Amino acid sequence: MGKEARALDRTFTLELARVTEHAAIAAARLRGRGDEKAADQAAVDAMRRELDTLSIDGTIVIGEGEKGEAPALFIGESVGSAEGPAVDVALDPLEGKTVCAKNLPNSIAVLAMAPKGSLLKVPDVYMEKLAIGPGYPAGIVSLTRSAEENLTALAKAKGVDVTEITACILDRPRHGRLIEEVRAVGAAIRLIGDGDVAGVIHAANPAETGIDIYMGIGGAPEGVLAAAALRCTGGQMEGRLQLTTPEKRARADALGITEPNRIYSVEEMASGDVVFAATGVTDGNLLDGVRFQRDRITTHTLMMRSATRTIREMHAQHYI
Ligand SMILES: O=P(O)(O)OC[C@H]1O[C@](O)(COP(=O)(O)O)[C@@H](O)[C@@H]1O
Repeated sequence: MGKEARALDRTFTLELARVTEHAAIAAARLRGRGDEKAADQAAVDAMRRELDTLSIDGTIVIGEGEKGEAPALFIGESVGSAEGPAVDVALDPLEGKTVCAKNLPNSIAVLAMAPKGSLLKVPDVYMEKLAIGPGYPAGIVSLTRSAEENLTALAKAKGVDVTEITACILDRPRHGRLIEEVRAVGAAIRLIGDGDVAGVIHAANPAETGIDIYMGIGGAPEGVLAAAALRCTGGQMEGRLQLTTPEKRARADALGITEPNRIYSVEEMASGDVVFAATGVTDGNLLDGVRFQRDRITTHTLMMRSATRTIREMHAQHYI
């Protein structure tokens, strides 16, 4: 068995969960203190420490920033014991820093891994995203079409009226026009304050979340993490980087992105056997937040693997 193939060992998913649990606990200690930097730093330190206990030869492709910008977990940094399989690592120790600082829903610690060369390297710019869950014909929604066309096609494929479709969109002024378009068609909107990795994952499970489609512009690194999750849950997603200045195009170019307007599919953002874990920091629709008790800490983690499409949820008790 080759080095890369060993990365897909099924026990690996559990190793990831340990890392996201530690990051989530560290961030949760600083929930609601109004200091997003401190919460993020605590999550970064914990994730860095735990990653180095893993038997991987890991390279960060989605991290805390580009080299020289972030002191730890930057793009290109090596993580792990260097003795295991060669893997790409995509992470966000605290996705939803602001909501964590305010103790609002949906901040999570996220980590994904795949064999080396499987995850798209993107700069920290915006990405336009469109995602739906599994079970629809390929290509029924696309960034090349209007919101109205996408919502109408989705409703038809689902066999419901468009008024029964709910779109999840980040609550940002830049989405004013998109929001108007969606409402004009008659669809409902779940506006979220932050956390579009969770937003995309919600769209993959409409029966539980009531969300049928994720639309709008968010962080590109979060787009790749969301694509890694969708590889495991099933579903379709497109992403288009917003390389709006020569400086952003140069940063993308340095990472090997030569077509600035290209639309990426899920598989182009995350290929190979992907493993994914996310632990709740604050309570959310997807995951419960960390609970601190006198003698123990409880965490709630989602663990997924694309090869088998196994989705596990784990409530863990950590005795102090
Ligand atoms: O806040 P902006 O600039 O609109 O960026 C959107 C991005 O911010 C987030 O809401 C939260 O990102 P952070 O983890 O950096 O706080 C992401 O989920 C999303 O992709």
